[in-house]
Amino acid sequence: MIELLELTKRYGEHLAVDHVSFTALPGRVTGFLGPNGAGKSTSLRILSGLTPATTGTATVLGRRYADLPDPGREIGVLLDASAQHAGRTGREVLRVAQETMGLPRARVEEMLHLVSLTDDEAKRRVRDYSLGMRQRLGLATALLGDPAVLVLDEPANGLDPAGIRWMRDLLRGHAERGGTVLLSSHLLHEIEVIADDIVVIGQGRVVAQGTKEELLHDDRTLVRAAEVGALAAALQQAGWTVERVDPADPTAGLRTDASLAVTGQVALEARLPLLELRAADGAGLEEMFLQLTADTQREAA
Ligand SMILES: Nc1ncnc2c1ncn2[C@@H]1O[C@H](COP(=O)(O)OP(=O)(O)OP(=O)(O)O)[C@@H](O)[C@H]1O
Repeated sequence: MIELLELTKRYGEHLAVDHVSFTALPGRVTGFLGPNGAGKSTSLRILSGLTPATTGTATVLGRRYADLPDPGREIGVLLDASAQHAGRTGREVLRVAQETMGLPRARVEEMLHLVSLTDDEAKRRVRDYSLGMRQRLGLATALLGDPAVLVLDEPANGLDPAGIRWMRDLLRGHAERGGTVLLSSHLLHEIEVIADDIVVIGQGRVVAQGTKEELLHDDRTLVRAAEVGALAAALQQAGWTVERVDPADPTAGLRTDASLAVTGQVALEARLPLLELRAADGAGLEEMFLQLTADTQREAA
């Protein structure tokens, strides 16, 4: 289990992490979602003992990282895949970690096999690795001590689609065996497909958290039609609220509080053919996330 309690990090005047509290539970994948600069990496760095918190606490299995008796066997961390020793071969990187942790040598080959780094690749120096290969090696290092808790910062970075699927399956398997997985991403879709629980952070603050079902649930209906203006007018005339999914893009359709059946009926009566009709699940989270991203971009500008 991972617990962040009122975690705060200040860099000079800038509050990078602002009273962040959440729990990542065993048996579940927790997605830590936020736009660039939201404070994800800083929180994970504090959790992994790399940066001190200004106030608040971050604990793994009830202890701060520095107080864990055998951190390598309790928590596997992959924060920056490019931070590995560039002059060593992949196998050497794992050997050094294996010896430091007092693990059997065979574990190195097991991990190379698990992350699908071939013998030829394992002999190459890390400086000659692609980003995807570095991610695989970083994950092998994180898993070496068979820790119950995994903390990964943007693990899908640099992986091809097959690699992303593989990573997803691996993390899901870890959680299904009772492990705790916390991973960050600035991509909503990535988190949506893998996480059981989601924590959304923006400008250092938690803005939403809950199970995926809770956060994605939306009672509204999403409808697309070629004549979107006419459909909006028909729905409004029938007394329903209507809003454009994207005011700049008429093909994105409408969201309405009318049910699926009622929306279909209104369209039929107005003789308007539909292109799509479905529950608006996920729309609320997407809107919130786009808003957060827009706020961040405005600030940067
Ligand atoms: N060492 C530092 N000194 C000063 N400011 C920092 C430092 N590290 C991070 N920050 C600032 O803290 C904020 C949060 O950064 P952080 O790297 O945690 O964001 P993030 O959510 O991981 O973003 P990304 O998705 O881009 O990786 C940013 O405004 C960043 O500039």
